[in-house]
Amino acid sequence: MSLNGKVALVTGGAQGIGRAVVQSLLQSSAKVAVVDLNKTCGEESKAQLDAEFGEGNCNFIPCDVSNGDALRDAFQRTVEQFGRLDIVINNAGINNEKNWEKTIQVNLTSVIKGTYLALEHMSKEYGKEGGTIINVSSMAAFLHSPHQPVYTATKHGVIGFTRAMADASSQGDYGVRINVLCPAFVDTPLLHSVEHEDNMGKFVKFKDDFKRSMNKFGVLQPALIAEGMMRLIVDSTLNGAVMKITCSKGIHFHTYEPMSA
Ligand SMILES: NC(=O)C1=CN([C@@H]2O[C@H](COP(=O)(O)OP(=O)(O)OC[C@H]3O[C@@H](n4cnc5c(N)ncnc54)[C@H](O)[C@@H]3O)[C@@H](O)[C@H]2O)C=CC1
Ligand SMILES: CC/C=C\C[C@H](O)[C@H](O)/C=C/C=C/C=C\C=C\C(=O)C/C=C\CCC(=O)O
Repeated sequence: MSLNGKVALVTGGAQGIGRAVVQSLLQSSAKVAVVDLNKTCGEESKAQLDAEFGEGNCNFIPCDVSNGDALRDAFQRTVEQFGRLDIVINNAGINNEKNWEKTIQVNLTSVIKGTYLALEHMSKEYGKEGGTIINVSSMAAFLHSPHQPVYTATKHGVIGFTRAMADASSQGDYGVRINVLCPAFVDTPLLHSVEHEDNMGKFVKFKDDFKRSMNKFGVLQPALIAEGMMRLIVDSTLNGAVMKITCSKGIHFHTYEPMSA
């Protein structure tokens, strides 16, 4: 699939799932802005991607997505450098039950802000050409664990927000498709925070419950999540879709019961 001429912005793109998605976007000839808090990892990653895909295709923008002004600047810098914006992946996320207010800021508030900023740059409402937004949730929104209550709440929130915004986009003729992706366990640095009291606080004592679940359901590789992401990016029929990726069923979609009186 070619995304030649398209420009993407990926939050949390310096490592893990975001890094795999950035790689797939560059393989498809898109230009990519990597927006991430981690300067060391972001700069290392950009150097490797420049070596693989050539300079000028990828930009690293250091930014804490929970800082609204910094996030706005990151969008502005992307458009200034690459001339347009077509694809936004709100992927940055943390797992911190100790500092749970921060978890809400990064995992939910910043996804909402990232979606609104994306619309300012892509929606027909703002005189732009349209585009696509993907918000990253988790299978934790479908199968919760006592180990991460606030993380789970944020991931429920991302699904509800995304589905409502997808309806707003189709009814308001924004020309922007908005979808949500829910991976099960993925082999990234985030997954290793399960053991850390610094992250999990008092809920760390439930880590065996979480690990049992991981052993039961298996652990995915980031490349498969990037494959699902690319499907959401290119399939022009999808809006308000909730994509799940699990070891047992691979890439598939959640279906909702129709409302009955
Ligand atoms: N790894 C897993 O098992 C799963 C992860 N997810 C979700 O996928 C997304 C990506 O997670 P992973 O790649 O696993 O995590 P990761 O920890 O490997 O990578 C996350 C990236 O986001 C960046 N980041 C964190 N806070 C930030 C902030 N405030 N501003 C800017 N960048 C920030 C980090 O520096 C890092 O580069 C998250 O939303 C996570 O909740 C969903 C389901 C499963
Ligand atoms: C400390 C842990 C840190 C990070 C991991 C994240 O919390 C991650 O977001 C959590 C993922 C939780 C996944 C939970 C369930 C996985 C379930 C399955 O794989 C399969 C279950 C059902 C498949 C059928 C269906 O699709 O409905």
